[in-house]
Amino acid sequence: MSNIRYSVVVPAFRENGNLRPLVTRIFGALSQVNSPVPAQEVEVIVVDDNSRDGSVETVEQLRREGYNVRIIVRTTERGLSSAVVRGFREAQGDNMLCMDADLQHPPEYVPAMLASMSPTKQFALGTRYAKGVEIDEGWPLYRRVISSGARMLALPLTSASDPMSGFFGIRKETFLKARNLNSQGFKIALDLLVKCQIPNDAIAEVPFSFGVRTEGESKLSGKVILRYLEQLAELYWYRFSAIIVFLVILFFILFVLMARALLSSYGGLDSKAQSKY
Ligand SMILES: Nc1nc2c(ncn2[C@@H]2O[C@H](COP(=O)(O)OP(=O)(O)O[C@H]3O[C@H](CO)[C@@H](O)[C@H](O)[C@@H]3O)[C@@H](O)[C@H]2O)c(=O)[nH]1
Ligand SMILES: [Mg+2]
Repeated sequence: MSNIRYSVVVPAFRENGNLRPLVTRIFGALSQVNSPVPAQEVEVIVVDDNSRDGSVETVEQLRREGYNVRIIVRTTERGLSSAVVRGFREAQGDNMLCMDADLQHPPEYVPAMLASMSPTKQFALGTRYAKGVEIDEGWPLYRRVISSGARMLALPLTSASDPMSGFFGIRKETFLKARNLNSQGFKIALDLLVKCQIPNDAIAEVPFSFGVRTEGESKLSGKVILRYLEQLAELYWYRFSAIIVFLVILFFILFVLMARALLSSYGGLDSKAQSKY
């Protein structure tokens, strides 16, 4: 029987330069004496979209060195969210974590993130909006603006403080209940929070300081932002369709009643006018 209880899923596209520091730092943090999670119970799964940049060789070398890491190379699919879903499906652990490869989600927070999940805390959320943590000063202004805008638009959907951080964990039992996930774009955490109907008290928020990418490039593009807006529209409909339908019907009934009242008052005037002559 497998002793793996925790799975760390890393979506990666052209991240070869980051994989060695990422994996060694994750297992380094888990091997500290005060780590709440034993390193032997953790696997790391890199989900790569056929980067052909040496990522496969790097992971195989790390594996030979004794790190419990493997790589899934997808050749027919692309995209961050769908890569995460694939990793979660392949995960052996009951507690699953998603983190970026580029070290913006610092590996030193992995033990706390993994340990924060439990039967009562089905969701772990790394948050950059808490006391004592911050977004690195090197993060460009335009990215801060996009991030704040995206966060504000999601406010009616969840009260979680940072559903956009991309650093999150979910228990397998809850993930398996998710239906109709939107695997396009970057915001799979938001989709899971809404569609798995995670109540606020089932979310363990773990403050973390967001780092700066030093190797490779961000894959955020205009297309990704557009996908986010589409996803928001779908989630608003998912969450509020009953209210929207109710309001439309109410408006329609009021409209019909008002129209009838107006017509009958005009009809009343007409008949009075006719009786005069
Ligand atoms: N497999 C795969 N991985 C991808 C793809 N696109 C991006 N990734 C991987 O997903 C991670 C995040 O991608 P970045 O390109 O570094 O995104 P970002 O702009 O830094 O955005 C991140 O931070 C945001 C917080 O501000 C998050 O909102 C966002 O989800 C993401 O985590 C990286 O490990 C990257 O290699 C893809 O098409 N396929
Ligand atoms: Mg990044």
